[in-house]
Amino acid sequence: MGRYDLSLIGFGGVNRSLAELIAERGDELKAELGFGLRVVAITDLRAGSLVQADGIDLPALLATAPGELDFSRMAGGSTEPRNQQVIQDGPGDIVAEATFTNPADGEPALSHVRWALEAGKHVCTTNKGPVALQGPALKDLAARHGVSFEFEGSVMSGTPILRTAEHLLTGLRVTGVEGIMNGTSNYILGRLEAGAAFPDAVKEAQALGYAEADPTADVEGFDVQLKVMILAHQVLGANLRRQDVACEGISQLTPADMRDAASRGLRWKLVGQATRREDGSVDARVAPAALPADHPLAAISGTTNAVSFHTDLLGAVTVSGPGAGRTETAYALLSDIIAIHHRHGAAEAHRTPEESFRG
Ligand SMILES: NC(=O)c1ccc[n+]([C@@H]2O[C@H](COP(=O)([O-])OP(=O)(O)OC[C@H]3O[C@@H](n4cnc5c(N)ncnc54)[C@H](O)[C@@H]3O)[C@@H](O)[C@H]2O)c1
Ligand SMILES: N[C@@H](CCO)C(=O)O
Repeated sequence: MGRYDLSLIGFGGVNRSLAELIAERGDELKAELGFGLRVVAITDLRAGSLVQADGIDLPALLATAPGELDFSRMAGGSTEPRNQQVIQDGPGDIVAEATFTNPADGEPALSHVRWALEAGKHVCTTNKGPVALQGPALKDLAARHGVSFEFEGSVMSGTPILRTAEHLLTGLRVTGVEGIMNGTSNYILGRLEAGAAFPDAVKEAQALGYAEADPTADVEGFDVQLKVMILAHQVLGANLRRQDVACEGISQLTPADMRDAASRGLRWKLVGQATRREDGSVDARVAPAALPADHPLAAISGTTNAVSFHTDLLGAVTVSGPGAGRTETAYALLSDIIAIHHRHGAAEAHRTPEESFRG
């Protein structure tokens, strides 16, 4: 039975939840999946960097509250995050990138992903920036280096929307996708329906770990814009730029708008969509829409998200599930690691212990 050694880049809500998952359920997962998981390096802007090639004692580390972690006080630790050094020269086989999403240029996550792939390390990420802005180039880079670039958590957190599209819709012609793809804004809309003030609802979503570091991306639609770009590439083969996806958020909506819509049997939702036109080009946009009660997306509440695939043979196929949340998104990283194992594990199981799948 083999093992993967992980480097966690960014130790906020998501990667910390992955560490918790490994600490709490590592043995059970090993028995079920046929491989073990060990965290050998962690970097974070606030905590610094920590490299322990024999495996970090996760229960001991996790006993310290997130805001109080200081890796410089530990063996193998330093004050600086040292991302490049840890990614390129550190002992990890798989790099789990979960720093903040930067919709403008994807950095610094884009560099983190490139460094890892160029160093022949598999990457799993929940970071939408690199996937939306440079996904095809990063997939090519991964292929050239014989490693995987996995990003299930970049759309709908742990709900397997991308793998559903990749594996379960084969043989169908997908003509478009539309969905509610941001947990924070959907949560806020629900709170506005309940009469809450907009700033209070944003604060709640932040405290619950759903919102981006800068929640502007959630409420102004940029987060959904990136997700539409990712889905449009995955299911329609379109390489869209941000400026190709018209974008309007929910920041102008008020509790009065919610009441007015409800009186007409409607619910406001932030909808992202990409549709293939007759000429083969793709129309993509993000905008609030007042949906009638019988619309498949109208009943999607809270941080639940849903995406409908429009297909030729089945009509609309809708998948719903969690769209945000630390633990839910950590599961996406685990599902990526399992995908990496399925693609590479059998071959790598025969390598020496120094190589990427450790026997
Ligand atoms: N939380 C969710 O529900 C969710 C769901 C899907 C995707 N995501 C994405 O996953 C990523 C992580 O989300 P999160 O909720 O953990 O965010 P977070 O803000 O809790 O954590 C991000 C961490 O990255 C660290 N960081 C920032 N810049 C860094 C750098 N240059 N080097 C090292 N560390 C750095 C920060 O200190 C912070 O601890 C984001 O890209 C987010 O968009 C989050
Ligand atoms: N902030 C994002 C996280 C998931 O990408 C959301 O609320 O949907």
